[in-house]
Amino acid sequence: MTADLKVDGLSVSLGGVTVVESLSLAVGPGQVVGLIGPNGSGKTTALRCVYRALRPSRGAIWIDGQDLSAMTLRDSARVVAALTQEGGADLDFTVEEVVALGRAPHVRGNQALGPRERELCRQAMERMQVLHLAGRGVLALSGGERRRVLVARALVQEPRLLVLDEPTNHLDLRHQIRLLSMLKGSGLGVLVTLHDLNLAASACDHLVVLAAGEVVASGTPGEVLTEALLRDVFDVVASVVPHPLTGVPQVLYDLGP
Ligand SMILES: Nc1ncnc2c1ncn2[C@@H]1O[C@H](COP(=O)(O)OP(=O)(O)OP(=O)(O)O)[C@@H](O)[C@H]1O
Repeated sequence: MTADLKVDGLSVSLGGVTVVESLSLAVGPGQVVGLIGPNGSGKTTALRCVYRALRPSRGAIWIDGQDLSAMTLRDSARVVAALTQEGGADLDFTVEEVVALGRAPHVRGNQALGPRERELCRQAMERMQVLHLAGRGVLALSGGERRRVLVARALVQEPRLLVLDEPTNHLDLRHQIRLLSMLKGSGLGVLVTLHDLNLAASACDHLVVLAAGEVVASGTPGEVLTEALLRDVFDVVASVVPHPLTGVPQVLYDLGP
């Protein structure tokens, strides 16, 4: 099967320290792959290489068989859209202006958006339930509203691969579920980091677990999310039980005495 994304032996050194070591993973067409692991395990660093904010020290990243490093930034932005942790909505723009920025890799210079482009933006805002905010300034939005605007911007980019770093941050429970369900049904390849392991188990077809920059487990949520892994990698004592409706593993925590 041709993978939408193939990461092969990726290593990254920052400030003389190796923070990602020989990471390999693949995201097939329409597949949702979750990158999980404790704080500082290298998840964001790995994602930054895929959306080209960072150059790896070693290894290669292939998109549909094309070497990412050999593509122009404009060409890769037509294929890969990212939702980063940094935000990226700190301009005094309206919601619809920020969403329209997602079309930048597809339009020339200052060319105005045509009817199809404007309709794409409208649909993405509707999908992310921010259409009613279209004329509002992004700086005056709540954290969750702004996050949804940025997902809409990523969608109008019409990528084949979505890379999302903690997309559920700031979202209320309903919007967390809506977003992950949308990603699952989007038909796009998705590489996503999530701290909520129950959401990760429900949303992802495959999980890759990082610890201190190295892959320590990789497989379906059922294969990966075990009580032993929670203890050894996350240093947490928890029970793992099958979800009563779906059978996917769910983690139950106890705060202890
Ligand atoms: N610019 C940098 N220079 C030096 N070290 C860095 C730099 N950026 C990140 N690091 C370190 O690299 C390691 C991995 O960071 P990264 O942000 O990738 O982890 P993460 O798994 O995404 O963590 P979190 O769950 O906390 O978001 C951390 O130890 C971090 O302190």
